[in-house]
Amino acid sequence: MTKTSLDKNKIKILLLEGIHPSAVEVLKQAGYTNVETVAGALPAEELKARVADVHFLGIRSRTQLTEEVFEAAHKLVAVGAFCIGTNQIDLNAARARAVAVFNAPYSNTRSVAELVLAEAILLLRGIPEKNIVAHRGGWLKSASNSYEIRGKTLGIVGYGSIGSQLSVLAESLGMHVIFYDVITKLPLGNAHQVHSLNELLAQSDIVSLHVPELASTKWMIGAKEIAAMKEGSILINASRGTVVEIEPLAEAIKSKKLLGAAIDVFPVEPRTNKDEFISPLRGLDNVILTPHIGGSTMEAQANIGLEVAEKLAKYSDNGTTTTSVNFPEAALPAHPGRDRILHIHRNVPGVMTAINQIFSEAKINIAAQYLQTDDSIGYVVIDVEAGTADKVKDALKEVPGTVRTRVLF
Ligand SMILES: NC(=O)C1=CN([C@@H]2O[C@H](COP(=O)(O)OP(=O)(O)OC[C@H]3O[C@@H](n4cnc5c(N)ncnc54)[C@H](O)[C@@H]3O)[C@@H](O)[C@H]2O)C=CC1
Ligand SMILES: O=C(O)CCC(=O)C(=O)O
Repeated sequence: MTKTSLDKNKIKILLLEGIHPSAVEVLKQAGYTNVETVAGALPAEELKARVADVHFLGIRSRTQLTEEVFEAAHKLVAVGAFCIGTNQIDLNAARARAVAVFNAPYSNTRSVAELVLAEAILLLRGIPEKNIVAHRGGWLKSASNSYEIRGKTLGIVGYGSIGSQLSVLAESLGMHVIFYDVITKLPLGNAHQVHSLNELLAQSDIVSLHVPELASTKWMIGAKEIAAMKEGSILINASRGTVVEIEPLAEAIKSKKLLGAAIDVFPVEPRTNKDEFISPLRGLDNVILTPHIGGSTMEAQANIGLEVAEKLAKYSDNGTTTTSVNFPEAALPAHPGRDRILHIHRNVPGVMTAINQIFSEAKINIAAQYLQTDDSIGYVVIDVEAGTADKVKDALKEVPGTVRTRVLF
């Protein structure tokens, strides 16, 4: 098993937000025994205090990793986002401190697509309202405002992993699929891409949103866009809470402009399962409200736990950064019989010359060297004969532009 500069049992790992036990299992198997788990997200001040001595941090969508949090996290080496979205993380602040961020870009794709499709069927049949009435002892037997999904038009906004998976499932039920994306995408099956959001809104019986949280998607669906939707259509949002303005949506449901809505994500979400959920959508007929569980299936969570924990362990063990969302990607081979030095520096001229000079002066032969850079940082990995890394470690830290060094023995 690889030896890291710090004993593995001293490497502190904190996993928040009820990350699946499969993650702990993977980390323990890899020799990382100092793993602490917390069921919910932490309040901002407690988060800052708790991350001060943590080397690896695992979160899901609720924990906001701001510049301030990174500033407090002096020892942080990497963050695992045990989900798809990474909008909750200030990726630049992380990069500037040589903190690599990893996520699981596909593990819950199917779970979200299945939920959306189920919601579309339930909403077209008015099931949320009929269900509530029956639970209260009532009986709403009626076909009024109840429709089959077959033959309806599904408009998908954001034809990425989830949008395109949903497209295939929807067509298998006989739906027509149109989509809007800022990039020209290969349509799957008989789906076709439309040229504007308005075109999609005007044609769709059901609109489903699958865009990331970006400046360009913030409040993408507001009063104007809802007005552009078909009378009696349905809106589904399982993307991010900042994509839909909730007040105009609530108004559109009350006025019956929309037949229904299913919302999984909200501008403000409770931090834990014990906190109150507050929303103007509470109590409205034919609205499905779910607590950000689009990706919360046993299958997805177990897979995410494995995938992200493996990425963290691999980065810690041998420096591999493949699929990192904010770091130059390096796929590194094992380094038996050699010490491996990881050097992360600002991407400015002269750093590599200075590094190589140190090895030359110390008369240490470089066995292998891997360099990857992005606009702001350089990541160089240097393998040397076992037992020699310690001789240059301190000098490497002094190279102007150095952000962090780490040695794997
Ligand atoms: N509710 C939940 O539990 C979950 C929510 N999500 C959310 O779903 C989002 C989408 O996930 P994926 O499909 O995996 O992402 P993806 O990156 O594969 O696809 C996103 C698509 O949106 C498109 N897009 C970006 N900006 C756009 C704009 N302004 N207008 C139209 N299209 C635009 C992109 O070109 C891309 O095709 C994630 O970023 C995440 O925020 C993801 C998983 C679970
Ligand atoms: O499961 C979670 O906490 C977040 C799911 C999600 O929104 C994502 O994967 O981006």
